[in-house]
Amino acid sequence: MKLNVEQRRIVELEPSGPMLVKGVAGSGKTTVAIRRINFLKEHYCHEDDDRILMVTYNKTLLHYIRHQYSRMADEDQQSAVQLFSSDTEVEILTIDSLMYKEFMRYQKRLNKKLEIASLEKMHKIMILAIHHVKKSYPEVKVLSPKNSKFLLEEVEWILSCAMVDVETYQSADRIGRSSGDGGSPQKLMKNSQLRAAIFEVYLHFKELLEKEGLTTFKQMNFYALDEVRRSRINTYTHIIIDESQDLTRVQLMFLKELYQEKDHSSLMFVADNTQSIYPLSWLGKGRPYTSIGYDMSGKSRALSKNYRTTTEISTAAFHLIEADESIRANVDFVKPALIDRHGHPPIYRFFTTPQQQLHFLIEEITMLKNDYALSEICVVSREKRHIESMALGLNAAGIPSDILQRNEPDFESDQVKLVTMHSIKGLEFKVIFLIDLNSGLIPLERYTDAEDQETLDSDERKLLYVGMTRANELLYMSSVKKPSKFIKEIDRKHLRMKKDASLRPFESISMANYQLTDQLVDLHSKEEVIRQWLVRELHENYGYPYELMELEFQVQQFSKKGYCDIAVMVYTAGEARPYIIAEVKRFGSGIDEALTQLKSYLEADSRAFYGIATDGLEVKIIDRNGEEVQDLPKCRPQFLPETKNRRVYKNLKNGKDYDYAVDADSIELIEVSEAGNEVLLQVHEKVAVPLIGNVAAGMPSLASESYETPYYLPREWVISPRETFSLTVTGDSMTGAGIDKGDIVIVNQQNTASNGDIVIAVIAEEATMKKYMPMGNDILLVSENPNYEPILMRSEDVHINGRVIGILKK
Ligand SMILES: Nc1ncnc2c1ncn2[C@@H]1O[C@H](COP(=O)(O)OP(=O)(O)OP(=O)(O)O)[C@@H](O)[C@H]1O
Repeated sequence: MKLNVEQRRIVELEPSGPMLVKGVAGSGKTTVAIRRINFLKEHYCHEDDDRILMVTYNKTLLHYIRHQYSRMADEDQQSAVQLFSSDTEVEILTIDSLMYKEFMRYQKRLNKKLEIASLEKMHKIMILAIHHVKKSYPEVKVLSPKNSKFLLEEVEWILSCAMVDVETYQSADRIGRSSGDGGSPQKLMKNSQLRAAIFEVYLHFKELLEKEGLTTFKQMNFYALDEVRRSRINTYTHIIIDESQDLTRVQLMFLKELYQEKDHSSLMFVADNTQSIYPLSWLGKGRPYTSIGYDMSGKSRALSKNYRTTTEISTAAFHLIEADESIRANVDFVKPALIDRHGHPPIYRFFTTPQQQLHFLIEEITMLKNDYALSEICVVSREKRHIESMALGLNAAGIPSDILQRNEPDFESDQVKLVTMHSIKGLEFKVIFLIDLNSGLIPLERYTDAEDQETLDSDERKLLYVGMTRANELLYMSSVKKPSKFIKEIDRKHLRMKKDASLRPFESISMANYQLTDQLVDLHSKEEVIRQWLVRELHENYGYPYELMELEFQVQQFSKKGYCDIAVMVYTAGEARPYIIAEVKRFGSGIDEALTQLKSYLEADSRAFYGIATDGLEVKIIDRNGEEVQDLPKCRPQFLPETKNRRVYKNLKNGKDYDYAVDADSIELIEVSEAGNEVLLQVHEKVAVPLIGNVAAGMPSLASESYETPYYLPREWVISPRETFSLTVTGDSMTGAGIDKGDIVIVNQQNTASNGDIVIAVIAEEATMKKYMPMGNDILLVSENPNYEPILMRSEDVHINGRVIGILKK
């Protein structure tokens, strides 16, 4: 893979201490980080104790990086082999494994053996701590067992920020925690009794845990930090921290301790705050790097091109976070630049039961198997229990599937992969199914306090964004029962209801916006909202004008009359006929009956070509033979009733034929092209040519007052605009010259003519159209029709009134 200029520059930057690489999802941050390792190894690892560390967030990501590298070609593979071989200079490790090692060392040094406390045990100990501290702070209402969850979270936060004294806690900005849970709206004011009491709870909680030989993950990290500060034995000249936005303050401080500053050393933070999905993360919440002791001014680089997903998927995903002010306002926010890689817009489906969702996945995956290996398909859910039941369902349906475990996940196996949203961070698959995007589940509804919930919502929105941006080619999203409110935040125009069809997902339309209401009997019927959605889709998405739609269209079935819900009419040979017919059913009530009806209507009215049946949840499109088809055709200009009067114009001035069209509503709107050529000619100047009667109506005269509607012609078609008129042809004497009854001839008023001109000649006050042939003192007026004899006249008896310069054919 060839890096772009910006990526290469980052890889080859001369090391100069701390630096930040920020970028949008899929912009190649991890790719750059890995290439950077090889660059540093080759150029900036010349001292004996020089070592490189790349830190990943979790094991899945670590294994995924290995997997990605093993699939790369030649040069990249070479470097991968080097990287993952037992190389003492380079280590790629997860933050947890690094810290765990130090924790073990801590235990060994102090001869301790602490175990991780279960959640239940933590709650029990927390309640004891609350009772204990309550004695000293009787007036602090939050100190109540019902707030144990809230206090536990607060203790975790204190630990993850490595706060060793109460003063630090009293003065800390507490992002995302404005008040208590469970209806105890206590603001965590700085320098308050409340904070003092909570810190006491923390100290006592820790003490009680230790007494029982227990610890927590957060506490363990704290011990690890202590230990590394004490020993500083394993240090690195270069550290690259992938997904650094997710790390807690303790984790960041820990890595800082591992960093060995030299004049050629580097500490690279790789981050995307838009993907910060953990409530305890430090930098991801928008805190400046100065809060961990680094000044990044002039030391950050941004990558904005998303290489992973298609423009359609990126656009929908970005739409979701764009509306979140707290995300946009983040100092390290990078606006994505789209690359020109197009694909299918995300498909969104809504289901009323988990079985329906499972059934949908089975059907889609069975179809996708033709184009994708099963290992390229991944099902993602917020909760583990949902992927577990989905895995069971898929396996039972004969679709091999495998939950990606944190330890040694097998990316290659020919099985559909399943993983939680948190664990898919950093990974990518060709096809992603984001399932169970349900209300209450994403965002989790945890707080009664609006401000707290809003902060959580922001994290959860980012979580969905992470999930959406994992897809290389195809993204499916689905909800069961009540959809997540985030689905509403994505503009429907970015979503589709079905693969390879333009139809967008169902959306309720308010009655005030109903169309074709004059054709409606019952505005309130349950089917109406579905019909209105489909009517709007047919109009907005497929381009059919409302005027072409008929509701309750009558279909004659032998002796019976049926009424289909919508008929889209099209015009052929000037006549309207049904082209698409639709049957709609109440929301979620199934479409089997609608399909049967539709098929019988299509059989009965052989004029219709397509049928669509939907209940807003399911949709099927069939052709007149009842066979399923992918999509409905879009409206084409030829389907519409003709709004133009079209004629051929024979221009006798240059011998060319033109197509001439005049708008039925506005005679000045003309379109001209060379005959048979669709490219319209530019008409710079138009001339209004009056129609002053018919050829046989006597002496034609421009002085006549009773003009009929004029014809507008291009200026260059006439000779003298003020002396041009037109006449309707009444007879058939000039058919041989291509002038027939009903045509309109354009005449230049003149008294002379040349041999062969077609003229309007007036003989004894009667006008006639003939070919002019002078013969000495006489004139031969010739008809172009063998049925009529030529007329020989003395020139003084013939008055030439004008010369025909063009014919507008009927
Ligand atoms: N210059 C490039 N040309 C083509 N493909 C690229 C380029 N850079 C990166 N990619 C591809 O884009 C995808 C995303 O890259 P990578 O995982 O490194 O991005 P990331 O920024 O770490 O993403 P995320 O933060 O979403 O995990 C990968 O498939 C990678 O191979």
